[in-house]
Amino acid sequence: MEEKITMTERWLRKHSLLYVGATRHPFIRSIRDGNIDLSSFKTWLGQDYIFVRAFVPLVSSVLTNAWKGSDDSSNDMEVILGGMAALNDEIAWFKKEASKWDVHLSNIVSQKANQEYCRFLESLMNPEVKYTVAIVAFWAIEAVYQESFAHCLEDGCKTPAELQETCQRWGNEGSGLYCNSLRKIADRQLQKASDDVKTKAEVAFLRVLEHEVDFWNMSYGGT
Ligand SMILES: Cc1ncc(CN)c(N)n1
Repeated sequence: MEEKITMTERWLRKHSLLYVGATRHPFIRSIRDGNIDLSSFKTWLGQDYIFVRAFVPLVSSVLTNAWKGSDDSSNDMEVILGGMAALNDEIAWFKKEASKWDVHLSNIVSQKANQEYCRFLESLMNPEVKYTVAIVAFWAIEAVYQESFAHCLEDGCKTPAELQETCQRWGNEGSGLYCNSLRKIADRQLQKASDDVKTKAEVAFLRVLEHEVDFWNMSYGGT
């Protein structure tokens, strides 16, 4: 009998090379192995602060679409709102962390990979983009960080003490549960989507993975 798998599971298997590339990037491995170049970490910190600020309007637009959606999306609002609240904390955390590392957030200029990723986020806010496509992208964005940083918290990792808090922020168990909730929403939406929407959602999933790899590459360069 053919195994019944969800659409997100199918894509994770089909695009496993790219997914592993995004979640096991050398930047993440260098944190895990304890040999991260701190200038790379500082670059990531400043650039991600800019990214997170641009991510908030996308989450807000997904939230609006959940509110407008059908009955079976009424619970989605709580999940997305939880994500929004976490972003509020995240912005405050970036400010605190930046001052700890002597990174001046007001002087940071967005680098090319970051600009392109933020432009992609903006494209997902276009009214023509279906809720299903946006929620798939949203799940993938959150899942890559969750899985990447959880990898730095596994037994036997040499993650430096001063980066433990960063890894906990995205890699903790609660964050894993939140990503699972987003994934369930994505799969429920995909189940009832047309082939055209499914294809667009798969493309959005792939774009997220590519942008995430570029984002790590940019940070790894440390400039
Ligand atoms: C680039 C990036 N991707 C994902 C996340 C998780 N919110 C983030 N903070 N930054």
